[in-house]
Amino acid sequence: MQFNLLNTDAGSQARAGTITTNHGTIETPIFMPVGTVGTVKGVHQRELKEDINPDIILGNTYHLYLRPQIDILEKAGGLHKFMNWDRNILTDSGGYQVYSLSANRKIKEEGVKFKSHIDGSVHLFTPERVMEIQRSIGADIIMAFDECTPYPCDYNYAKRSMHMTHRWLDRCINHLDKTPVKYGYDQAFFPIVQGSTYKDLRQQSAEYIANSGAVGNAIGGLSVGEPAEEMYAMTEIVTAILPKEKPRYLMGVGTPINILENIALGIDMFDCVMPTRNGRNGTLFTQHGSINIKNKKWEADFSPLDPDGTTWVDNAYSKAYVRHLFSVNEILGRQIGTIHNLGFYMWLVREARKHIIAGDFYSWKEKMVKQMDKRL
Ligand SMILES: Nc1cc(N)c2c(=O)[nH][nH]c(=O)c2c1
Repeated sequence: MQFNLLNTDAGSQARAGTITTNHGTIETPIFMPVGTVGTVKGVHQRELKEDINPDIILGNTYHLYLRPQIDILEKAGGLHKFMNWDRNILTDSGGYQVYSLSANRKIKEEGVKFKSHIDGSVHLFTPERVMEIQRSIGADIIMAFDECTPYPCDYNYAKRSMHMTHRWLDRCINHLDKTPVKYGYDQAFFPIVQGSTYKDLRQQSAEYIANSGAVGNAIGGLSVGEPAEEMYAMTEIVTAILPKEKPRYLMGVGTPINILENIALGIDMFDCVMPTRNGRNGTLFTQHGSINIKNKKWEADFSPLDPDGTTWVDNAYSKAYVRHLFSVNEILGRQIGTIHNLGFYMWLVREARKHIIAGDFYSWKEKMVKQMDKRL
């Protein structure tokens, strides 16, 4: 994996760059649509490419491990072939889903024992096992096995959790060295900064991660219920320490405003279920604020869904028609909402990139944050 920074002027935390892997080039800042179990829910790969055109999508190791299971993915030749996606894929390490989905999980030094949320079967994720699983999935960028420290938590829990994540990171690195790639192309490995919302722990974790010498670095343990100002404060602490010449991935973030504020703090990569999940429930994001398309006010509004939108659906369908689809619970409504929201998120990060390169990102960001912070 190769990362090249385009703008390097000392005065700007915001960065524009390119990441190159065997599955193509990723222009940063980038938003990664979440493709949970090998699909961006409700969107064909053709629409994904033609309408939304992401350089990279995300897959969840926890979900893919449970279904379709690793032996199927190996027989298919990896997730790219299985889902017919020839661009980049990033997989998270499963730690987050075990924390957020599995009711019965036991976190020990060895790893995390959990019950499948599907059939209650018992499984054990260790750093070593998760590296093997991600090798079999075959994503271009894979993540360390960590504990996403719950929020809120007391200082001592956050400290113990952070140190365990660091010990697990060392085990991941040692095991990766002994576990060759399975499909003939390189897989970049990113460690994950933890430390909850404690400044000194975030500094310690950022130093530890920075010293691991990985090709890229991630920031975890945020977007877990903390106030936005806390998220921004922790991001600022960590980006001041992480190496500038390597991409920074802020996991699970966020709203359109969160994304612009964190780009301003030096983040290059984002993922979040917000555009897809909200697209399926009728909350649509636009440059001028968010729309609850299920609201009766749109019942006879025959204007385009989003005249400023960049996807086919934005000017192909009216607000009234899309509201109708949601009111009769038609699948097409959820598909349109998903395509629209993902198209908006991609537009937002691409516009940010243009303004970073043009040198006027901060003034543009301030205008957009005010403009988007409305309910239409
Ligand atoms: N908000 C978050 C979303 C995520 N997918 C993750 C993760 O996968 N690992 N670790 C994390 O801390 C984390 C935080």
